[in-house]
Amino acid sequence: MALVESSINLEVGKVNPDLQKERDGASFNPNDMTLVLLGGPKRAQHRREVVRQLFSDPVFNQEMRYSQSKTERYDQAMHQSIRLAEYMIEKGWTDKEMQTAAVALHYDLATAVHAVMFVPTILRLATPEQQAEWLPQAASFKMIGTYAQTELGHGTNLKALETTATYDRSSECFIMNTPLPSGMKWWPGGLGKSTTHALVTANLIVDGQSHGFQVFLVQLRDVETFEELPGIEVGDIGPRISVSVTDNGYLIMRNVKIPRNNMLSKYCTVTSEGKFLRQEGTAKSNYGTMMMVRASIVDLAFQNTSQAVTIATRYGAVRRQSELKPGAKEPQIIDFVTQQYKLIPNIALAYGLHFTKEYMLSYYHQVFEEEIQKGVYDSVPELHSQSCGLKAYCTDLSMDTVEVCRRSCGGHGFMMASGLCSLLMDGLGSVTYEGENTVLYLQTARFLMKNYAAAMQGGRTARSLAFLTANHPTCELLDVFNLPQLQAVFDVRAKFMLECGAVRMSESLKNGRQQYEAWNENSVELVRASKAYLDSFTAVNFMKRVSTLDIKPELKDVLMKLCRLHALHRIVSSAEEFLQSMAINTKQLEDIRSAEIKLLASLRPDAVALVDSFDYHDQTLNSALGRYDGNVYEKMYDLTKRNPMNEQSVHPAIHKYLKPFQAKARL
Ligand SMILES: CCCCCCCCCCCCCCCC(=O)SCCNC(=O)CCNC(=O)[C@H](O)C(C)(C)COP(=O)(O)OP(=O)(O)OC[C@H]1O[C@@H](n2cnc3c(N)ncnc32)[C@H](O)[C@@H]1OP(=O)(O)O
Ligand SMILES: Cc1cc2nc3c(=O)[nH]c(=O)nc-3n(C[C@H](O)[C@H](O)[C@H](O)COP(=O)(O)OP(=O)(O)OC[C@H]3O[C@@H](n4cnc5c(N)ncnc54)[C@H](O)[C@@H]3O)c2cc1C
Repeated sequence: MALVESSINLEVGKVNPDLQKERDGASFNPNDMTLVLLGGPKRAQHRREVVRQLFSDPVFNQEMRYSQSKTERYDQAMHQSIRLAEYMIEKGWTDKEMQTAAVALHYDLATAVHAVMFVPTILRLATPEQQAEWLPQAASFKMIGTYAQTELGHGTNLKALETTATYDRSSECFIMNTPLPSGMKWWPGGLGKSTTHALVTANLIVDGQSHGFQVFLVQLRDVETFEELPGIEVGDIGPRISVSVTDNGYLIMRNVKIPRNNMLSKYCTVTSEGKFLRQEGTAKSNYGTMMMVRASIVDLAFQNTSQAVTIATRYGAVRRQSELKPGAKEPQIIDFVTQQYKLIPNIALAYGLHFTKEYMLSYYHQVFEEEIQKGVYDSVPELHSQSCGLKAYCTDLSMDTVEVCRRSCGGHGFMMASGLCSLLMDGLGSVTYEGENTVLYLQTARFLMKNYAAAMQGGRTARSLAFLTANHPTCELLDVFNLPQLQAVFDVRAKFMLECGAVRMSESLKNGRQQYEAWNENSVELVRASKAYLDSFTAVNFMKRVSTLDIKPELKDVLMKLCRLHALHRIVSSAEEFLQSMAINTKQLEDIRSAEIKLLASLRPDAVALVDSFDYHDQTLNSALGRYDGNVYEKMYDLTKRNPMNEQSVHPAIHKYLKPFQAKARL
């Protein structure tokens, strides 16, 4: 087997000496760490080859992205989608390569929702016959689809969706209708301009009786001309916070007839006589796609976080500013401890999110690919609770991190060329789409409260909630670096927060409140309980995963430091809850704060190597500040020279407005 190269970035010229010094001084080889993160040399090499092939093609060149208008961006996003489809034919790329490419391109493709929702929903909710008919068309882009669930009036409350699919026995068709204005579909990615079809969620009505929301395949546009079909109205919903999330659209259907076979029928079907049948699964089987995408968004949160810390840490090593030692040369800004405090706990978080997404994706696969295939649905409630909670928790933390990193770059962090602004603006969608985060924390809380009640009655709890019945003595944190003791501290605080939520709920109920009133009254506390549980789950998962890794000692050593720092930093971030729960006392909090600062100093020499280990291609980062070679100022000047605003030495607006005014003013 060919030796694995040490970095994804091959064509590196002269490296900035400060960055080189950082690399030379690291305690471990970043390539070794990359192999741990990516699951071994074979996978690392494969990813590198795919990403390099991608960026050697000018179609995928990202350099002028920040100067593009919305229309130009869309043009490139469509071009990229089609080029990837060509790669499937020309280079034999499979879903695996496509997934790697999509991540490297930040999913900035006109057909992103086709890949991440349309096709997976068909795979999960369609019968084998429907799949055989539709998937080949989807693979060849004869059918380009989106997932049209959210309406102008409702996104969260799926029971209130207004679109109807009424079964017409005489024609054996469903008649699709949009009650206006609030029932129009609003937001689906790609719906605006790129798609020929949509998977539309609608209330199924048979003989005047509603059977709840079902999913229907609806053709929107003529596949040859791309013109709207009769009864269909579609368009782009208008400017949004980010230009990169492509053509989100709206859809109105007026008496659109679709064949009976177009209802996705793995779990539910309507016979030709108009009888509604539930085949298998749970009442929430149609919600399966949401669980899958939420699990994948945990991965997206890791990508955003690790890219942000890569950019800000490299820049922190290259940038020299101010005075540290009186009279000495300006220091690298990463030598300021306050700067380290912005960066290093977030590097630790990025590693923590890596292990969280590994857990989430593997648990999702275990439940969907193994248990459900055997007709076992027992884990679905826990998977739903965790995919909701971790999606919310990880995207929230990830967005906080991106903003901290952006600010840590001073003025240059405000430039698109930093790469951090687009990470922030594109990433912001992730706290809303696929379930608004507060709503998702409350779904987790619902599950936690049920389990808490079961635990109190001596019943069984879900496997991730074993701490509810564990007996942790309080104030046992004798050594702030001891992982089992830290784990106990997290568990005690999480259990306490769940208890607070449960006690408040039961007090409200005792005071005569209805269940729904008690829930609303205590929902702030319930969200806190969810966050405490998720904090605990991710920190403990990080500690457990690192402790069991069989890797080189120098890698293990640095990962142990990271998971300790992560735990300590999370405690400091929610100190009042840890104190209130008596998981720690004030003296221990003091010790934790000091230990945190000690760990910063100990991890400082490895900061650059730790972010190099994420192995991002320069074009993925697309950042003048976070370049692998560290030649920041040269790149900023180069980009500025090519900035469209500098194409003409005198802008026409000067001649159009200023000169006529000056001429008049002279009179
Ligand atoms: C591949 C790589 C991708 C990477 C990433 C790339 C990104 C780059 C591209 C950008 C792509 C953007 C793509 C965005 C695409 C959209 O945003 S699509 C639209 C997504 N929409 C949503 O998420 C809507 C949010 N709302 C909901 O999910 C539901 O309404 C809620 C909030 C869960 C509540 O539902 P409900 O039916 O009112 O349920 P509720 O009465 O609260 O609960 C009923 C029971 O069902 C259970 N339940 C609810 N939901 C579920 C479920 N899903 N499963 C199982 N059980 C459930 C509850 O736990 C509860 O159980 P019990 O406690 O009774 O036992
Ligand atoms: C970039 C982007 C891409 C998207 N892509 C798609 C797509 O491809 N397909 C698609 O179908 N949809 C898509 N969506 C829509 C998205 O799924 C919804 O916007 C999302 O589910 C939130 O629903 P909402 O907009 O109705 O928010 P709302 O529910 O109106 O939220 C507004 C506020 O009300 C609060 N709230 C609502 N209900 C509750 C409750 N029960 N308890 C407490 N607080 C509550 C929320 O916390 C929030 O603060 C996309 C959205 C974005 C931003």
